Amino acid sequence: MKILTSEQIRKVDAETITREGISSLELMKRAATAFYRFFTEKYTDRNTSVIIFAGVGNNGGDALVVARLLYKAGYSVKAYMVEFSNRYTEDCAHNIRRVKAENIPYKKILNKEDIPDLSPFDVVIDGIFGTGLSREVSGIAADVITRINESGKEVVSIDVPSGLFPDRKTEFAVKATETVTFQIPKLALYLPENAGFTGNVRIVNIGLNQEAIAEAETDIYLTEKREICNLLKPLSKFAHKGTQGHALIIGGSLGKCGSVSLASKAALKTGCGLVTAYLPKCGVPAIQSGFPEAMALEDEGEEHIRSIDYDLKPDAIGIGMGMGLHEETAQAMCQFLQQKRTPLAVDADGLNILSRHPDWLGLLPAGTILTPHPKELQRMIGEWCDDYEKIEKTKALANRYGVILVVKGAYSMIIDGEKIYVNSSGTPALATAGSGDVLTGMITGLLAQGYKPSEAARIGVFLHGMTADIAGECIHPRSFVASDIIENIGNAYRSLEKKN
Ligand SMILES: NC(=O)C1=CN([C@@H]2O[C@H](COP(=O)(O)OP(=O)(O)OC[C@H]3O[C@@H](n4cnc5c(N)ncnc54)[C@H](O)[C@@H]3O)[C@@H](O)[C@H]2O)[C@@H](O)CC1
Ligand SMILES: Nc1ncnc2c1ncn2[C@@H]1O[C@H](COP(=O)(O)OP(=O)(O)O)[C@@H](O)[C@H]1O
Ligand SMILES: [K+]
Repeated sequence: MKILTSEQIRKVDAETITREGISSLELMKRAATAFYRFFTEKYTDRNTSVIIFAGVGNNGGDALVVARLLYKAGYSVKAYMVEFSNRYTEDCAHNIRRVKAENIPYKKILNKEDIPDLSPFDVVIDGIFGTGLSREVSGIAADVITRINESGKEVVSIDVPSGLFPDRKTEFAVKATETVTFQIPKLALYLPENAGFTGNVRIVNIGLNQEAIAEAETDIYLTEKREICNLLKPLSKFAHKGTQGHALIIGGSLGKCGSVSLASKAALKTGCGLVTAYLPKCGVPAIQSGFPEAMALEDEGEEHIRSIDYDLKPDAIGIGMGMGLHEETAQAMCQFLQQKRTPLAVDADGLNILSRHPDWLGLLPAGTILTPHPKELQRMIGEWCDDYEKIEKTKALANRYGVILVVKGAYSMIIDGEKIYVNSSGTPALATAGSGDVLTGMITGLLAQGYKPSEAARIGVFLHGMTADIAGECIHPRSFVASDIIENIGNAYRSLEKKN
């Protein structure tokens, strides 16, 4: 699904109106109705008392239509117009007249004294600014937003939290509990620095013109289930372990060999035919007894890897988890990279070693997948002043070395120099020890099965997230552990294959 800029969204809105022969009021009604459906599913009790803040633009127009729909459905509704300007859009002005005609409680807020006490209300609906925001919020709109944020109430934002710039850094905005965004995802909703503003993000369809969306050019996408499903290769009736790929997982050091076990199991559960774990001697007995499906190879080092030496031809390699930063290990990795083994995924200490020796980045085979969490990324690209700069720096690194970066987080981003795929699956349950090791194992397993690196990264990250989405029903997110990810990979595949 395309992520577009506010300018592009404006164009798609306008094209929808022209090409579908509908009025802008009709489109506004569709948007408000989609919001209303979400709201009434979440707040089923019609005694819920709702305070609605509207602005003078079309976001405010949406808010007033929502006010009318909720009022009609029996909710207790009070609407307030935050008059930060007297230049009302036509559609907003039209809906003010309708609100008044329907006797819905309605007042203007012109200065601080007009801001109502929020304590009697159950929920705030925020429709002050949408994608038309063009400068920092100030004046009465800022006062209202501050009051909303201090209220401690649940806040449901229409399209975007008011004050959030869809395409650039935001300092101040409504802190929503839920954001119900209209059909086209906006990048700002998925950036970690905006987590405090966006809350849960829900995309609702408002029937925008598909051709107009198809014509909009972008290199940023939100990954959806349907797209991942289309990437999956069918499993041949005649498949055997030799056709499903052989993954080699290299890592581990004294006390950290479990990471290799997790990654190896994850690779196998993701569907590759064979997996070999390569560890220092201290890690081999445990993996042999605890994970009989894997083959194990021991390094000459007792407690850390000293030379990466093996005599087999894997189809893909994952390296770095739990490997430690011993100088002998680093040198072994350098020699390994000089032999240009491909396809390759590098994680954890593999990345930390590369950060200490940035000149070795040039040794990575083209298409290598690097899977840093934020701290590891920072060691690789240095500090960033905001998430937009982080993306630019990551893109530059990906371009320079011809590699793919999986920037891990709540919405992990797969950045390959040309395109950015923002992942949409997963929950905070995944923030657990070993979760990253499992992800690298899954990606390596997919590489071994012959998926292109960019596909392996997208599928792996999406499946990894889905395990938490699925298991969320029976395992509480707080007690979900890395082994639960592995256990649910099969369920994630099954859910992917379900047509819906
Ligand atoms: N264009 C359309 O046909 C549709 C628009 N929709 C809604 O309309 C929204 C966009 O509406 P608008 O483009 O009218 O803009 P907004 O309602 O987001 O903003 C209102 C107005 O505030 C002004 N403004 C911007 N930043 C300001 C600031 N910091 N301080 C004071 N004034 C400021 C702008 O001139 C803008 O016109 C979307 O987010 C969505 O909610 C939906 O109804 C779907 C259809
Ligand atoms: N809040 C969250 N929502 C969704 N996914 C998350 C969240 N927090 C972490 N994750 C995912 O969990 C994984 C954690 O990886 P990492 O930090 O490397 O873990 P570890 O070092 O313990 O193996 C990443 O894939 C990340 O995207
Ligand atoms: K809003």
